[in-house]
Amino acid sequence: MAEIKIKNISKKYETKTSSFEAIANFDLEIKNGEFVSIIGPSGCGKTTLVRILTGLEKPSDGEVLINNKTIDSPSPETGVVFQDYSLFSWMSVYENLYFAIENNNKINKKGKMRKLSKEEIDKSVINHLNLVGLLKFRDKFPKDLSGGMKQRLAISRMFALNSKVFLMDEPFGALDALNRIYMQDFLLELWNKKKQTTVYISHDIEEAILLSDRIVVMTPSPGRIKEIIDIPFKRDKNGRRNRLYLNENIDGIYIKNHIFSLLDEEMKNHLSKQEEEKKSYLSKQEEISLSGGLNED
Ligand SMILES: Nc1ncnc2c1ncn2[C@@H]1O[C@H](COP(=O)(O)OP(=O)(O)OP(=O)(O)O)[C@@H](O)[C@H]1O
Repeated sequence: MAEIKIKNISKKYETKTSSFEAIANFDLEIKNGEFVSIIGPSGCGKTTLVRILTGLEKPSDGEVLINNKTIDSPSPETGVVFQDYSLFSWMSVYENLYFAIENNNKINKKGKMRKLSKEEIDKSVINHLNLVGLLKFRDKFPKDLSGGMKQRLAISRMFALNSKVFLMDEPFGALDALNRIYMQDFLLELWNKKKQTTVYISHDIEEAILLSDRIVVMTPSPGRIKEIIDIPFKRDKNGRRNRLYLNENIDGIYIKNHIFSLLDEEMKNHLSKQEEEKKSYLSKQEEISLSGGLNED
């Protein structure tokens, strides 16, 4: 199990001529086994945050600690699922999972790390394909799978690696509405078995409420925490919540509307900022063309 401490991180992207601050002063502690969703307008730094949590990118300031260890490179202890599935197209379902386990998995026996044997990897692949209902598709290639099946394979990989932390960047964003519902329930059922500490990026308020213990609402340019909202609704024995209840219950409606109004406020601020930038750009262009015109005379 794992505890994540995101300590006042900022991320600046520098070019030769300019500097852009994507994230500023992001400070958050995520408890062992907690499911936290991050929601915010496009471009507010959600993916950047996930990349920093995986160790694929370094923050410009601050640090990320998982179980009090600084994260500065990717590790199998942190499993990631992106929207685009990240599967190898030239490998079968079985091979995709086998390859991931073979390349990442070590088990701790009597205090010593050792690689799994071929038989152990095969057993793990079969178990995990079975768990996600893909065993009968083991010889198919990603192109032959539906979006939901591809994402089940990507999720099974994360589980097979025994990752302590799950990071998911809009994993169901490309799925149709029915498949999303199915996959959300499926994810909760799997997560509920071991309660891995999870950070889940979403664009969808209802999805975030259904899945999360807490929701972090972000504000853009630069990405900061605007508000953190506790989701108090009970889960059933499979970790799920009742969708109809959330839609009809007064507290559910209040939380949904509250998050919507936070995001709406951000979008309006963002659009008016963009409008100002556009006006200032156009008036500068006008000045330049006027002065250019005078010079030509
Ligand atoms: N490598 C990079 N170099 C320069 N700017 C970057 C880089 N990566 C991201 N950015 C900028 O940082 C900001 C945050 O990007 P990010 O992809 O994290 O946002 P996001 O919230 O995940 O967006 P979306 O919801 O649209 O996926 C954006 O303005 C983006 O253009």
